[in-house]
Amino acid sequence: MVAAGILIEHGRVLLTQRKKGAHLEGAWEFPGGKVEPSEDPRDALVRELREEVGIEAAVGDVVEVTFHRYPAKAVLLLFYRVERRAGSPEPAALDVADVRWAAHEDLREDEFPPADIVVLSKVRALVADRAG
Ligand SMILES: Nc1nc2c([nH]c(=O)n2[C@H]2C[C@H](O)[C@@H](COP(=O)(O)OP(=O)(O)OP(=O)(O)O)O2)c(=O)[nH]1
Repeated sequence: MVAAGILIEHGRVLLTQRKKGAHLEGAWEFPGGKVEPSEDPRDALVRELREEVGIEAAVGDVVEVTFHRYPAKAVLLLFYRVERRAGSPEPAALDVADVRWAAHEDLREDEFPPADIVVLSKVRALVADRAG
């Protein structure tokens, strides 16, 4: 199981790029990672966001749940809304290749892992909603 976060600020959503050598290297995705056995997925997401981009996050509602079979492995993905806590550092590329904030028109399907396509239209709507 994988938990990933949808963090929207000022009409842009936070994306991270997968590292070289990792599964799906170079793809842009929503920050997060694998949930450890017996770990609450929300706690896993807080932990991963701290490790990967150095932010302190509060986890909100589930936006989407999806199962995808890649040639090498299958993943069950939980996408949650997240917010940065007051006083949290700005996101930085601590354990990812890169970070960027994307507006809804910048969310291109071919930059994302195939499992993320189902959530992208929802994310576009959420980002557009917050724009302006
Ligand atoms: N964080 C994140 N992972 C995603 C997304 N979409 C998607 O298919 N994934 C997949 C990629 C990975 O196979 C898995 C995330 O686990 P991870 O980032 O901890 O995985 P990893 O490459 O270290 O995995 P592994 O080789 O150790 O099995 O979920 C997404 O939007 N965000």
